[in-house]
Amino acid sequence: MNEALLNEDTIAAVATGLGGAGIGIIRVSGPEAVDIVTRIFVNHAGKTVEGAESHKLLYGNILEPEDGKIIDEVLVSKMKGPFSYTAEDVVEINCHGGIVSLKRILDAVIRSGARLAEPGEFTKRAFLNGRLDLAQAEAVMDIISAKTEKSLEYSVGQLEGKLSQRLTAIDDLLIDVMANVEANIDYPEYDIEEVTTAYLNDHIQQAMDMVDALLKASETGKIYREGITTAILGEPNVGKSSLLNTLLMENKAIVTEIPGTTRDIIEEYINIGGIPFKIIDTAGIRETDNLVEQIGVEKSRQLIKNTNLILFMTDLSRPFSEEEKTLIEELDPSKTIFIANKTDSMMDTRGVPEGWIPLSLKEDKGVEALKDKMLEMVMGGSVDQEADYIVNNVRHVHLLEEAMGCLKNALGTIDMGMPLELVSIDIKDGLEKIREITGRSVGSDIINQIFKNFCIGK
Ligand SMILES: Nc1nc2c(c(=O)[nH]1)N(C=O)[C@@H](CNc1ccc(C(=O)N[C@@H](CCC(=O)O)C(=O)O)cc1)CN2
Ligand SMILES: Nc1nc2c(ncn2[C@@H]2O[C@H](COP(=O)(O)OP(=O)(O)OP(=O)(O)O)[C@@H](O)[C@H]2O)c(=O)[nH]1
Ligand SMILES: [K+]
Repeated sequence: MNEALLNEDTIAAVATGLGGAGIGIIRVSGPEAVDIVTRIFVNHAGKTVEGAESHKLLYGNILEPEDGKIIDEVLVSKMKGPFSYTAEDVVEINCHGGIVSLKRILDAVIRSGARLAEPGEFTKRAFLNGRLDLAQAEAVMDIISAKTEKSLEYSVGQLEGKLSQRLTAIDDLLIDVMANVEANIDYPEYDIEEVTTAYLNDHIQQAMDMVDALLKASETGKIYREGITTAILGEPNVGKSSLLNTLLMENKAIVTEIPGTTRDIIEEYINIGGIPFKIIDTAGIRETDNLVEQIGVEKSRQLIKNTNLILFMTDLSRPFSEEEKTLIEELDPSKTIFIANKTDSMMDTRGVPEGWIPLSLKEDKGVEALKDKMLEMVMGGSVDQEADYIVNNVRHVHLLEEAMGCLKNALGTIDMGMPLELVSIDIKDGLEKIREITGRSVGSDIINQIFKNFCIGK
C-alpha cells in the first residue's frame, strides 16, 4: 500500500500564513530538496546548504535561478532525512514574511525542480514513511484547529502517541487470541494451547472493555471538538445581551480558522474551564416581542431541541409573565439552567425561585456560580476532567463502534457453539477496524481523503 502512494517528487509550499507576517517559511521536502536550494542560495563566506550541518541555521541570500539576482535575505535550515518532519531531506527557507518575497522564492524553488505540495502532503509523507501513524498524523490537524488550551493538550498527546499506544495494546491482545485460535484450527490434535470457551470469552471481553474505554473518551472528545452549543433565552430586556457580553469579555476562546471546513455562520466560543461553549446566535428569537409567539416559530423549537444547553433568564424586577410560565413548562430541565437576573432590583413580591441561579449583572454577582453550574451540567458524569487522553475524531469513533460490533459478533458466534474458524473471522474483522485507525490497514482512498482536509504547507 505504501509503495503505491509514495513518490519521489520533491515538494514545496509556503508553510506560514500569507498575511504579511514578520517572517515566512518555504518548506521543501524530497530527494532533490538539498540540491535545489543549494543551487539558489549564496553565503558571503562560501558556505553551502549541501555542506551545512543538519538542524542548523545558515545565513545568506536566495537568488533567481536564471540571472542570479537577489530575491531576499534569508536563514536556511537543512534537516537530513530520516531525521526530519517528513523523514525525507527537508530544507526550510526563512525569508521576510511579505507575500511577494514568499511567492518569488517559492517560484524559484519550483523552477529549480520541485513541484507544489498538495494540502497535507508533508504530513502524509511523514505517515507513509512511518514516522507517524495515521492517528498521530490526524492529531496534527486537531492541533491546528484546537479551540482551547485543553483541546490543544489532548491533541498534542495524540501526536505523541497516547491514543496509538492504546490501540496497539488492543491490536496485540487480538493478535494473541487469533494466534491461539489459528493454532487450534491448524493442529487440533496437538492441543498446543487450550482454546477453551472461557479463554475466548475472557479475552474478547478484555478487548471489548478496552474499546469501550476509548468510546467513553470519545464522548468527552466530542465536547472538546465541537463545543457545547448554548442558547440564551428569555423575554425582552431581561439581560440576555448583558450576560453574553459578560461571558465573552473574560472567557472568549481563541478560534482559529479550521482548514477544510466552510463556515457560513458566525459562532462565538467562550471558554469555561477549558471547555468551549458555542453560543448560538438567537437574534431571530430576540427580535419578536412575544415569547410564546417566538416559541411557536418552528425554527425556535428546532433550536431549542438541537442545543446542548439552554440558559433561560427571567427578570426579578417585574413579575413572571404568563408567557414565561408557559415556556418554563416546555423546557427540558435536564439541559436548562434557570437564571434569575437583577437581584439588585428585585420586586418585594418576588423571591429567587427554588433551584434558580441568582444573578446581578449590574453588580457582577453570581457569574462565577453560573459558570460553575454550566460546567457541572456538561460534566454530568461524561467528562472526566483528569482524562489522560480523549478520542477526538469522528472517523475513529465510527471505527471503534464497528470494532465493538465485530467483537460482540465473536461472542455470539462462540455462544452458538459455531466452529473456531467463524470466531476467528469475527475477531479478524474487529482487528481490521482498529488497524484502520492507526493506518496499519487502510486503503489509499481513505488516506487521500484524510490529508485532503489539511491546509497547504502542513
Ligand atoms: N520551522 C518549523 N517549525 C515547526 C515545524 C516545522 O516543520 N518547521 N513543525 C512541523 O509540524 C512543528 C515541529 N515538528 C517537527 C517534528 C519533527 C522534526 C524533526 O526534524 N524530527 C527529527 C529530528 C528530531 C531531533 O532532532 O531529535 C526526527 O524525528 O528524526 C521537526 C519538526 C512545529 N514547528
Ligand atoms: N438593575 C439591573 N439591570 C440590568 C441587569 N442586567 C441587565 N440590566 C439592564 O437591563 C436592560 C436590558 O438588558 P439587555 O442585556 O439588553 O437585555 P436583553 O434581554 O438582551 O434584551 P433584548 O435584546 O431586548 O431581548 C439594560 O438596560 C441592562 O443594563 C441587572 O443585573 N440589574
Ligand atoms: K438587547
